[in-house]
Amino acid sequence: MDFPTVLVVDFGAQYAQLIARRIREAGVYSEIVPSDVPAKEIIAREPAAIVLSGGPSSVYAEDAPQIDPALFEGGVPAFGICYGFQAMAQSLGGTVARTGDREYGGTPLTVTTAGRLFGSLPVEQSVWMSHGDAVSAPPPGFTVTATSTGAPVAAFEDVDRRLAGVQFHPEVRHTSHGQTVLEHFLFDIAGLEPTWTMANVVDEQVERIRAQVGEGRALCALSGGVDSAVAAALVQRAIGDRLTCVHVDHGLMREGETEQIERDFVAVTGVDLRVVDARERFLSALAGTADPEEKRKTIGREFIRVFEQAALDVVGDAKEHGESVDFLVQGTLYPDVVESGGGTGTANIKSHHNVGGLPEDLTFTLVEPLRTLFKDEVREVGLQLGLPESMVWRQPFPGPGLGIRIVGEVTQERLDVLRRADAIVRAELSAAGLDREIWQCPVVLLADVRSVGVQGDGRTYGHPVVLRPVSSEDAMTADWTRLPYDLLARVSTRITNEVPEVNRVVLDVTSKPPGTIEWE
Ligand SMILES: Nc1ncnc2c1ncn2[C@@H]1O[C@H](COP(=O)(O)OP(=O)(O)OP(=O)(O)O)[C@@H](O)[C@H]1O
Ligand SMILES: O=c1[nH]c(=O)c2[nH+]cn([C@@H]3O[C@H](COP(=O)(O)O)[C@@H](O)[C@H]3O)c2[nH]1
Ligand SMILES: NC(=O)CC[C@H](N)C(=O)O
Ligand SMILES: [Mg+2]
Repeated sequence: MDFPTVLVVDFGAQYAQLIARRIREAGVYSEIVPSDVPAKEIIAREPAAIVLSGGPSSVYAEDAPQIDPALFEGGVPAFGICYGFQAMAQSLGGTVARTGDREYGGTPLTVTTAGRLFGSLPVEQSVWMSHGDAVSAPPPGFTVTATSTGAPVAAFEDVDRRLAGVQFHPEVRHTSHGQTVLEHFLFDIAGLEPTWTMANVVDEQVERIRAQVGEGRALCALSGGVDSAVAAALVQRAIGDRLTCVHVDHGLMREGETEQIERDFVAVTGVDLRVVDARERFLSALAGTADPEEKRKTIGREFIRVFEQAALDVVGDAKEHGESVDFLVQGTLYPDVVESGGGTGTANIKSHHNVGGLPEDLTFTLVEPLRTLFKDEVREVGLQLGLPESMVWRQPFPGPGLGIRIVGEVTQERLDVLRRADAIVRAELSAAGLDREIWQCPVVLLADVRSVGVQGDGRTYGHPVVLRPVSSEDAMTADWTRLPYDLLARVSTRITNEVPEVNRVVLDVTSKPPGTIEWE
């Protein structure tokens, strides 16, 4: 590993990547490893420190994932969180039991000994808890430094061995001093220095891409969105003109989008860009499909078929001399992976076309330099690479496009209706200066729902569209955005006047969770 790296051992936590991300925010590089990787292998990677994540099991249950005590014998500093804290306690000779006092959500914590973890932080603080078990006795050699009603041992440390842990979740924003506690572990117990920045990601990824691709050629799936633009810029820096970008016009793009990508992306990057018109291909593949997962898988498969053809076209006649394009670059981010069920023991929420929607017979080797990052980190990398703000701050638009915003079967007519409504929403949000305020605002056509209206003294029987404005930091959680009423009124009037098929505009006021951002 090129930078001092903190490995987060994932026991099936909801927040493993959040922990890694908070460590990176503190200026130390971090990656995740599943908890079934043997201690020997973890130590062999020479981590600068280890963080043990939370998890759904109880450490005393028979099949609970355990910690090999060898992990603590190599002298690597370690920090346990929740399950990781309990597992650490148990493996070093402490005890863990079901307390009866579960704690979920915001919980008062009392610091009993300042020590290194809490330093000069307030004695009374609010932390975010989520546990039913608790450490009942610390292992020998540890000092208990905090307590709460449901967790008599809520934090402990053994500074000499550079080991510490907390029952609460320092990685979530609801823990008021969480980031500071994490930093106290990193800097004051593990003795690390905050030397890592997003600029390092650029250098490191360029190196990795060179090592992976060697003298080969790569295609980059370029959507016009932030993630693939940043991925393309990284790969271009690594392998220069052995990269060809391919943008697929699958007919599910928004108004004017493909033309804009063709014009703007090439102007900024000078990259070799090919635009493939695959509108008919996608439309006929999607015919008759209303099930969201089936749509996603169909779209994922068709994307790959188009890239395979493009790969043959790129090498052209050189194919006879054994030339080929073996690598496919995608702007996959961590949330795409985790929602597709790609974390350790995490559920499949929806198959993102570029992860869970990939066909089984994929022959490309994937190059995904952003796979462990969140969107705001990717934006930072984009700025480091010198991409313009207009590109870096674009709102996300899902690869399956309008295909997953038509609830029901996707047809040409329905796409045209949705495209017109969507263009109005985007124009009004931009005119109101809200593009940077909101994360994105899907417009969803309820194609199989009809409702009665009255327009020009006549009866209409049209379709509703749903506005889904959301605010988010990283798409893992989101809240619905409180848009001004007059803006909503303007949007509603324009859509119902200008799009005859739509006679009703409704607002989605669901956060994520429980709703996801997209409807399908
Ligand atoms: N129309 C398209 N043509 C080619 N590749 C695409 C297209 N749409 C999506 N992709 C590929 O799928 C990946 C995932 O799509 P996704 O929408 O998550 O990312 P993005 O479009 O790059 O960024 P953003 O999240 O900002 O929209 C993209 O990074 C890109 O590699
Ligand atoms: O490239 C993508 N391929 C997909 O299959 C996909 N599904 C959702 N999204 C985008 O991901 C973010 C989270 O969306 P959800 O809350 O709907 O899962 C939001 O920003 C969505 O727009 C996708 N992006
Ligand atoms: N969030 C967690 O890591 C929970 C740990 C353990 N399952 C408990 O209930 O205490
Ligand atoms: Mg996109």
